[in-house]
Formats: sequence, structure tokens, C-alpha cells
Amino acid sequence: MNNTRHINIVTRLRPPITNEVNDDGVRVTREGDRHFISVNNPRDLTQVFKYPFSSCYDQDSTQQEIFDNEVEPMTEDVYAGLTVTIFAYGVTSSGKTHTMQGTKSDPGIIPRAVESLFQRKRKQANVTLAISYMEIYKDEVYDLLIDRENAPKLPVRENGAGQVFVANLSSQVVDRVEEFHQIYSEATLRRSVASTNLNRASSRSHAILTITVTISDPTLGKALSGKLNLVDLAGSENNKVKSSRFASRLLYSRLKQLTGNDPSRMAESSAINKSLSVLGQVVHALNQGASRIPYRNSKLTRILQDALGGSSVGLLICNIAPAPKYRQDTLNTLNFATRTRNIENKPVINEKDLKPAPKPPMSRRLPQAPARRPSEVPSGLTSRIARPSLTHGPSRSSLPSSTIHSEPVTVNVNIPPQNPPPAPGLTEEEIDARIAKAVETEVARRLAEHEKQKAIETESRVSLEEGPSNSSQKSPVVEDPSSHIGHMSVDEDLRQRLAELEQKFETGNSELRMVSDLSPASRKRTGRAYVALARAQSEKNNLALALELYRKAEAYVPDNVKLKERIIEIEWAVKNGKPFKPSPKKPRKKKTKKTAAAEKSRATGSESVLQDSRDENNAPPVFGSSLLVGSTTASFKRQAEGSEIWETPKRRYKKIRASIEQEDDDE
Ligand SMILES: Nc1ncnc2c1ncn2[C@@H]1O[C@H](COP(=O)(O)OP(=O)(O)OP(=O)(O)O)[C@@H](O)[C@H]1O
Repeated sequence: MNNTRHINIVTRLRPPITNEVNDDGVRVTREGDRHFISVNNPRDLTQVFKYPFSSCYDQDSTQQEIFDNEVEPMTEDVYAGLTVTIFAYGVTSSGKTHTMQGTKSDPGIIPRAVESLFQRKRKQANVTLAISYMEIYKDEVYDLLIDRENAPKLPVRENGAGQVFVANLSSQVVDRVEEFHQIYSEATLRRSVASTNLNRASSRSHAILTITVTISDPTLGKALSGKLNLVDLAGSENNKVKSSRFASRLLYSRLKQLTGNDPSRMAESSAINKSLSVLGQVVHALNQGASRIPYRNSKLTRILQDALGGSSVGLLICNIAPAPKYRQDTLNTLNFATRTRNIENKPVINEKDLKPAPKPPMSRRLPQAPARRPSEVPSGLTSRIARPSLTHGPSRSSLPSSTIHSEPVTVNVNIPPQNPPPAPGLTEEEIDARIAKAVETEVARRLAEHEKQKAIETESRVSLEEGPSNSSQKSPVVEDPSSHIGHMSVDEDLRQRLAELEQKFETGNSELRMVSDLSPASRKRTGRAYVALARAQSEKNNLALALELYRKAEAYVPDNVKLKERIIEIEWAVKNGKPFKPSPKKPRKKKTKKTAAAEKSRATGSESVLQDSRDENNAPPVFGSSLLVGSTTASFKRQAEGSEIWETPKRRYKKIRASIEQEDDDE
């Protein structure tokens, strides 16, 4: 069964707005059942480009028309358990926000779609609607349902099933349309909007509103979970002058005149342009059937991954501004639309198991969820906001369809971190002390575990040496498996291993929960603390424990390349029973004004964790990474000065890896 669906492409031409000349060069015509948009070449106006589309909406078309023809049928898909993504794309001021939000007198797609979803809800039992709303501003994700002062930057993560999600994004159940409007209009006020010369209320961020429709069937113990993602992209702007060092003052002032962008607007603008350019690259790569699609190059494409060549149903509304100054942008938009048309998605029905997942044996019960910190909750919403959900393994679907996607069972409980995040109002020292204490306790526990493990190993070795007669009471490992006692001991051994595994599983989970609850600065501090402890252990040649601690640090700073390299090194040493030799310590240089300033900036959190902790001991890194920030790379350059060949960190890393592999081969 072929269940692929192309992204549906719709173009919309907005009427001219204040002081704008209607451009006859952009026209919509109809030939049979096809529509064409014709655009004059901006450089040679005698040349006309013609783009065919199955549906185009000209200046006279209404919001109602677009909704009825294009969006209404998709709300059916949502109720069927599919994920539907609708994007508004186009140059700044082309009418994206107008199309998505509309006005009070002429509502856009969002209010109309919500109304339609509620209409169906009224006719059907056991339906729940919940909303979440986020914006991607300068490549950072913020929750729009939370006051901006309290809204942290949210991390984008991937679950075991490869689904990308925004961690800690709140979601709110809504029972009535009016309730939705109140929440939505409040949240929209939090969106980053600014006035530019091209648009009085220009969106400076990409906004994604998600409405989740859950239809439960208590008799079957199943629920369908459809989603409607409504995406109002920020508009691209011509800011090229900013990136050109050689741009003349005249050109700069011309562009400033056109966009009205001051430096901070320009920074926003270049972030918008960058993410839109990655979006273009993703579409291009999908068209080419490339083996690597650059989803990870921006948060926007990561979050929209499912809608671009994934399991979502898609509708792209390309908005077009008619004025002559936008002609090149119109061509860009139409080219983007043409390329996106070829993208195929494979929609899947999202089904959830309502039955609680079987509890893992011996697992501890979750303690009662504490109330959310006031900073995380918009006033009056406390009881309705669901914390990030815990997933317990995939559920099995009984529905006979190849398009059914059995989601992991989602348990909407508040999961308190095992070590609760520091309460607001604590001083930096207090936070550090808490982290240090938590890390120390963990290390002590692990040391004790290692000691125990060692004792068991020694015992079994001794009993092996003493011979089988004595071993029955001492070691389960050397038992004669045919004897009754032997069976019991093997059972005991298995049980013990199982308990250890369960404990590991629990600790791992609590670790992840703790990581996601900490602020980026606290995460970095905790990572640094683990690295310092790990180094201390590796210096004592306690490599297994050092490795474990480095891995723990990695949970807090997953992007630290040097840390990853260190883990590989120690893993290799442990595997091959070789001692681990960190690179020799380098005498600390006398502090110059420049290095003091660099250290100060590092202290404010701009440097890598491993580098920070190494600096404390003056130990230069064994490996370097080209991904490191400027000052680190500069320190590598300094180290390499005097050596015959300029050895980049990457080259150095490759060299060491090659020698490790060579040693492996030799063995
Ligand atoms: N179809 C339309 N009919 C009437 N007015 C429209 C239409 N489309 C857009 N407008 C008006 O044009 C102006 C710019 O539109 P809008 O803010 O929606 O653009 P945008 O593409 O979202 O811009 P940006 O990317 O800068 O946020 C607004 O004043 C809006 O009311």
C-alpha cells in the first residue's frame, strides 16, 4: 500500500498596502484546472516566468475561501490521528501573519481551524484538545505560554524512536473556543514583533502553534492522537549588506532605508535568513534524494523535520507581495514552492495505549509531584500545564493498518527530578554547593559499588584457586551447573545482576530528568564537577570509574567534543588493559591582560567544560577540536608554533585515532 503524500502547495497574492504600487508584473491566471503565476524578470522586464500551481489565490480571494478549500479537509486528518503541518512562507510583509492569524473581523487559518476542531469535539465523546505554542527567536526556542521573563531557552531533543521534540515545552488543555482565544491572544503578545520599514508589525521569530487532539476509546484502551501544527514563519529580508565587509556606506544606508533595520534588527534578520536558508537547503537535499539532509543545521528545520519528508501531512502557503521591489523575492518564493512540491511524506496514524505500562519490577514509586515553580507557570494556569511526559517503551498496536504508528505510552505525570532543581533565590555558591554535594554522594556510591564488585571478583578468583570443593558456598561463578546448589547460586547471581541493571536504569532516568531540569549554566557546572572528579580518578589509574564519571559529565554537556574524545581514549585504555596517559602538563603562563580577559569571559560561560577544568590544572588537552571557540583554537595555535607542521586539532585527533586503530590491528 502506497501511503505517501506530497506537500500541498498553495500560493496567495496579497493586495497592495499603503504606498505600494500594484505590480502588474505578478499576475495569477487560470488555464483549465491549472493556475499560473507570471512574474517579470526583475532585471529584464520583457522576460516573464510562469509557474503552474493547482491552486492560487489572488488579491480578491478571502480567508474563508482558503480555509474552506485547503484547511478544512485537513482537520479531518487530525481527527484520524495524523499530524498535519501548515506553514505560511514568504518575504517580509507578504501576508503570512495575516493568513495565519487574520484579524478580529476577518479571522485567519488559526482561529478558523480551532473553531472547526471544536465543532467536531462537540459532536464526539472522549475528545481532548490541548495547545502548545513556541517561537524560535534567533535560533533559540521559547515557550510562548509562559511569561518571557521566566521562559528559559528550551532544548530540542530526540526520543528513542527518532522523534524530535522540544523538551519542557508546556501544553495546556482547552475546553472551549473562548478559552483558546484568551490563551492564544495573551501568548501572541509575547511573540517577538518589531516595526521595520517593510512591515509595521514584523514577526521577528518563527511561531509554531500545536493543537493536539486526543480521541480516547476506553473500551479498546486506545487513543488516537492527531496534531495540527500551524507555523507562521518569519519573513526573509534582504540584509546582505550586513555580511559584506566591503559594502559601501551608501549601500548600507540604502538598505537601512529599505528595511529600517538597526544593528539589533539586523541580527534578528540574519538569524531569520539563516534558518530560512537551511530550510531551503533541506528542501533541496530532499529533492536531490541526498543521503544526508541538513535538518540539524537549524532549530527550525529540526523541529519541522517530521513535516519535511517525515510522517506528517503538509500544506505550504506561499505568500506573495505584489510590489516591484519584491519581484526577486517573489521568484525565490515560487522556486521554493516548486521544489517543495516534490517532497513526499509518509503520514502515520499516531496511536497510544491507554493502559498503564507495566511497571518494571522493583522500581521505586515516583514521589508525589511538587507544585511547579512559580517562575515556570503563567498565572492561573498551574493546574493545567503538563510537564514533559515520560515515555515507557513502545506500545503494540492492534489496529490492522500499515500506516499506524504506535507511539510510546505517554504518562502525563509530573516527574520531579531526584535532586530537585535549585530554587529561585539561591546564590551561586549555594547552587555550587548543592551540585558538589550531589556529585560527591554519587561518586561515593559508585566507589562503594566498585569496591563491592572488586571484592566479589577477588572472592571468586580465590575460590577458583582453592578448587571446586570449597567453592559451593563462596562463588556462584565456578559452581557445577548440574548441582542443585549451583542452580541456586546462578539464580542469585542473575538476580543480583538484574537488580544492578534496574538500579542503573533508574539512575539513568533520574539523571536525564535532572539534566533537563537544570539551567544551561548549572548543567555546565555539574558537567565540570564530574570532569574534575573523573580526572582525579584517571590520575589514580582508576580508569573504569573515571570512564563512568566522564560519561556522566557527557549527559550534562553532550556537545563537548573534547569530552567525547577523552571518553574514547579511556574506553580504549580500559578495553585493552593499557594505562591511560594524559598529555603532559604545561606550565601556567604568566597572566597577561589578554589572558585575564579571556579567563574572565570563560568564567561567564563561553568556554568548553573540559577546557575550563583543564585550565585549573594547567593540563593541555590531549585532543583538540576545530569546533572549539576562538580563544581555545588560539591556544592550540600557540602550542603548535614551533612545531614543524601546523597541526590542526582535527588533524591531531585523526592522528591519535589512527595510531590507536593501528595498535588494535597489531594486537
Ligand atoms: N490578504 C490580505 N488582505 C489585506 N491585508 C493584508 C493581506 N495580507 C497582508 N495584509 C496586510 O499587510 C501587512 C503585512 O502583512 P503581515 O504582517 O501578515 O506580513 P508578514 O508576511 O507576516 O510579515 P513579517 O514576515 O514581516 O512578519 C499587514 O498590515 C496586513 O494586514
